Amino acid sequence: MQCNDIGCAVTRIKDLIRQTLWASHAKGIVVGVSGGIDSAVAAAVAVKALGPEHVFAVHLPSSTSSPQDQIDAAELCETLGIEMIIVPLGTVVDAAFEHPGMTDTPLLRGNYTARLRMATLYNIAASRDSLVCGTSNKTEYMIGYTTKWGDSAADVQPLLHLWKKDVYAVAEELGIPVSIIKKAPSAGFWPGQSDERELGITYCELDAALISLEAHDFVPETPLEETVLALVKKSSHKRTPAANLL
Ligand SMILES: Nc1ncnc2c1ncn2[C@@H]1O[C@H](COP(=O)(O)OP(=O)(O)OC[C@H]2O[C@@H]([n+]3cccc(C(=O)O)c3)[C@H](O)[C@@H]2O)[C@@H](O)[C@H]1O
Ligand SMILES: Nc1ncnc2c1ncn2[C@@H]1O[C@H](COP(=O)(O)OP(=O)(O)OP(=O)(O)O)[C@@H](O)[C@H]1O
Ligand SMILES: [Mg+2]
Repeated sequence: MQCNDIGCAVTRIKDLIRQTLWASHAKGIVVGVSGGIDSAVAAAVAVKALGPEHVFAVHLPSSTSSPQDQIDAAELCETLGIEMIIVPLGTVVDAAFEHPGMTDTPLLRGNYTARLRMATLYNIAASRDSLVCGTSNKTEYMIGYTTKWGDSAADVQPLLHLWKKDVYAVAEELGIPVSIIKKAPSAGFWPGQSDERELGITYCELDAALISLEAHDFVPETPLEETVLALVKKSSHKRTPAANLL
């Protein structure tokens, strides 16, 4: 964060959201609310910036989603005073993967679902003259722990400059329900999936390694930093436009 305190960080984010909406003449913002911490904080800062009537939440469960996530998403939206609709994607995803041309693994199905969520949010946002709010943080962005053109795609990215630990700090500041703060981060690609288990590194370790790498011109000083640097390099295509001759 480039602010010394959380209040200043929230003010900068509110300004970004307001300016983006003002410049685009959009009426509001649409957020995919999963029941996890990143989307909870994105929705909460959007409410701070625009007021609840300009923030619309969409919960998009698939067949691998946890029912608790839907309960938590609904509780969050009630607390924030924003409308939430539920668009179930399980049937559409299951039908697509019945085709012999599709390869079905938990990862490929998860990435497909993430891109379908993005397509669904863009449909809803367009019909409401609204923008799609991204929820990515700097930690997952730097290591490419997102689905390319899926959850990574949005019109405004209010949390992209925040390390995961800063997302938690903003969550505490904004009174996000404890059930969401305490929940293990997960993409929900398969039952019981956990980001930290899949990566084999905790967010605390990732934040520390990335902060140290940034401070030392991306020259690794520990074996963990070498591992994290490899993730940063391997995912650079997710942070740049598609290869082109323009
Ligand atoms: N060098 C390169 N230059 C240009 N393009 C390149 C490329 N290497 C791969 N690609 C393209 O990228 C594709 C692979 O990227 P992608 O489809 O994203 O797939 P991939 O990176 O393999 O998987 C996404 C990862 O993000 C995690 N994730 C996703 C969504 C949400 C969350 C969460 O935390 O909630 C986590 C998920 O668990 C998984 O570990 C390839 O199929 C190819 O099309
Ligand atoms: N079931 C879902 N309904 C609506 N949106 C979803 C759903 N699953 C994922 N998304 C969208 O994809 C984004 C990326 O998922 P990710 O798991 O990284 O974030 P999160 O669930 O908000 O936080 P975390 O899992 O780290 O606690 C979410 O923030 C949300 O915008
Ligand atoms: Mg999640």
